[in-house]
Parts: sequence; C-alpha cells; structure tokens
Amino acid sequence: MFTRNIAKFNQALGFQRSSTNKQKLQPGSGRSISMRASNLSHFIAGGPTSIDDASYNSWVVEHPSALGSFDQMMRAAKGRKIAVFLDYDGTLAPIVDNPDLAFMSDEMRSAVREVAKYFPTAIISGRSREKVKEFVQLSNVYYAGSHGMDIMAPRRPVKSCDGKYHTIALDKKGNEVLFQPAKKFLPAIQKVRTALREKVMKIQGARIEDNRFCISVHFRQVREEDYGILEKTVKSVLEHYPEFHLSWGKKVMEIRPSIEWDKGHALEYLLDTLGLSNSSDVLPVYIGDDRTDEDAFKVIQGRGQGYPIIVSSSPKETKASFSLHDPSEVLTFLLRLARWSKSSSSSRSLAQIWGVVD
Ligand SMILES: O=P(O)(O)OC[C@H]1O[C@H](O[C@H]2O[C@H](CO)[C@@H](O)[C@H](O)[C@H]2O)[C@H](O)[C@@H](O)[C@@H]1O
Repeated sequence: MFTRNIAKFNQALGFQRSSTNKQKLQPGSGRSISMRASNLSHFIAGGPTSIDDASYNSWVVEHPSALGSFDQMMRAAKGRKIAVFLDYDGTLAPIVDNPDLAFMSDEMRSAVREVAKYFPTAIISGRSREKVKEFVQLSNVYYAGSHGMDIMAPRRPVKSCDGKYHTIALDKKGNEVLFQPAKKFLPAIQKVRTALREKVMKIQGARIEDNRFCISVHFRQVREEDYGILEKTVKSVLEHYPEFHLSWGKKVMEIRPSIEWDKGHALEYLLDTLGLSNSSDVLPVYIGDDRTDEDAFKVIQGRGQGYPIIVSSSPKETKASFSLHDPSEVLTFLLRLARWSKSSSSSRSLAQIWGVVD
C-alpha cells in the first residue's frame, strides 16, 4: 500500500526511469547554468535566458528539486524509518582541481553530524575509506570506501532482522569488522598501480590516486590535446589485467576489480546490516552526483520506495527522482532534514530508529 503510494508520489513528482551512457574521454564536459530550479516560475513568466537554462529547467521538471519537494517528501516519510546515504566528492564537498584539497566545510560536517543523530547515516565514496574518513571526521556515521568495496560499521551494536551480515559487520564482542569483497584483488591492484604510475605520470597534469580497492586516474589538469594519449595509455595497461575494468567519473578514469559489487550493493549491504533491508517502511535517501551513484539510485528505484537525489547543475541522464543543484543545496537539505526530525512529533526514539541493542 505504502509502496504504491510512494510510487504514485514519485510519479507525480517526476519519477523517471532512464539509462546512463558510457562516457568517452572528451574535452569540455559540463555546462554553465545560471538559472536555478527555484527560479522555475521566473522561467515560465519571463522566458529562458539561454538554451542551457531552458534545458536545465525542463530537466528539473522531471527531477524536481528535493528542496522544493521537501514537505511532500517528509509528509510521505512520516512514521517511516529514514536511512541516509551520502556520496562525498561533488556532494558534501565541491569539486576542485586538486583531489587532496577537496575539503568539506565545517557547516557541512555539522549538518551531517546532526542528520546522523536522528537517522542511520553512511558515506559511500569512491575514495579510500581512510581518506574519506579523514575528510569527514565524524564518528557517528558508517564509512564505505572504494565505491563500497571497503565497509566498516561504526561502534554500535545493531540488531539485524535476518542476521545475514551481522557476524560480518560486527564480531561476537561487538567490535568493528571490515567488509571487503574485493580483498583477493589487492596484490594485483598494487601491480596495476605500479604499471600505471610508470606510464601515466609521463603525461603532464595526470594524477593517480590510490583508493585501495580501486585506482583513480585524474585528468582534470591534463591538456585536452593529451586526453587521447592518456586514455590509450590506461587502456594499454589494463589489457594485461583482464580482471579489472575501467569506469568513468568526473574527469577521472577509475580502475576497478571486475566483481559484481558497486555503490548499489553497498547500500543494500548497509541496509541489511542495520536490519532495515526487509522493512517495508524504510526510506533510503541517497544523495550523489556522479555516475557510480547511479547504481545506488537504481537499487532505490528497484525497492520502489526511497528518495534517490542527484546533485547536478546541468541536465543529465539519471535514475534519480529528485535533484539538488550543488553541495550548498545539499547542506540546506540536510539541515532541513535534521530540523524536521527534531520537530516531528512522530519521530521515533534513537534506539527505535537504529534498532540499537541496549
Ligand atoms: O564517490 P565520490 O566520493 O564522489 O568519489 C569519486 C571520485 O571523487 C574524487 O574525484 C572527483 O573530485 C575531485 C576533487 O574535487 C576532482 O578533482 C576530480 O576531478 C573528481 O573526479 C576522487 O579524487 C576520486 O578518487 C573518486 O573516485
């Protein structure tokens, strides 16, 4: 019944099923958008200021602003268990040239901390788990690094409905245990990394980031005329390692072990670990900006309930139902979510929300 209502609600708010395209290494991605979703009425009244504005605004009709839809979303969520999943780069922190300097603001940190007080909250990032934890610096959230291939539960005993992952996430003493489905690939990953370093570093501006279970080859600072040679170089290395494959993010190539595990699986794993996977009254909220987040959006779509939210300032193919323009809107959304939970008369006690064992 609730699932049907959510489906109707999503449909009414522009729930869209679409597929992602494979990206090629191409110069000049992204478009400049000057008009915001909240300015839609201005667009209707005054006409578009550019083709980009027009296409963005028609895209936003199909992927409504999560801020504009907030009250409706929360009305539908009342009495349900919300679990929050957040991507890091481009979602909690703005995209910057140097990946080592992609810091999140203190304001954002405190908003995430607030949200995590009321809802189970996890950060699912392409970065190594250690790196993303270092950036986020919060102890009350789950961290999943390497696109979900490296998960650690926080120090919080969790009652699982079916116990499926219980013993994997926490040992008998309730200590944290890692879940690393690609562990056996570690020696090979090291070899790939060494080979890539040797060849790729010859291309000016190229940068390799060690994300433990995957490797990022950044080209944000590579000259456009060198894109082709960089792509060729990376592919030539990978030819020797058929157990790995290439995926694409924002000006980054990501080399990952070819296992069936992505951010969508990580989302399911975390829900399961929290004992929330079989509850029909669970609403996962997932906020992300990149291609790999689409796997998580897809899982939420498959569940038929929850809120997949894309962060984007330009129209793009997505399985998300809602949108936020940029990390500053993510901040506003998280603050509103925490405030809503605080003031909601139907909000449950923390123990009920988390299913915490006393
Ligand atoms: O899943 P995420 O947390 O979004 O991680 C995906 C990749 O994010 C980072 O790269 C992106 O952000 C950088 C800093 O703003 C930017 O310089 C780069 O161009 C972007 O692709 C991270 O450095 C990668 O390792 C992650 O795979």
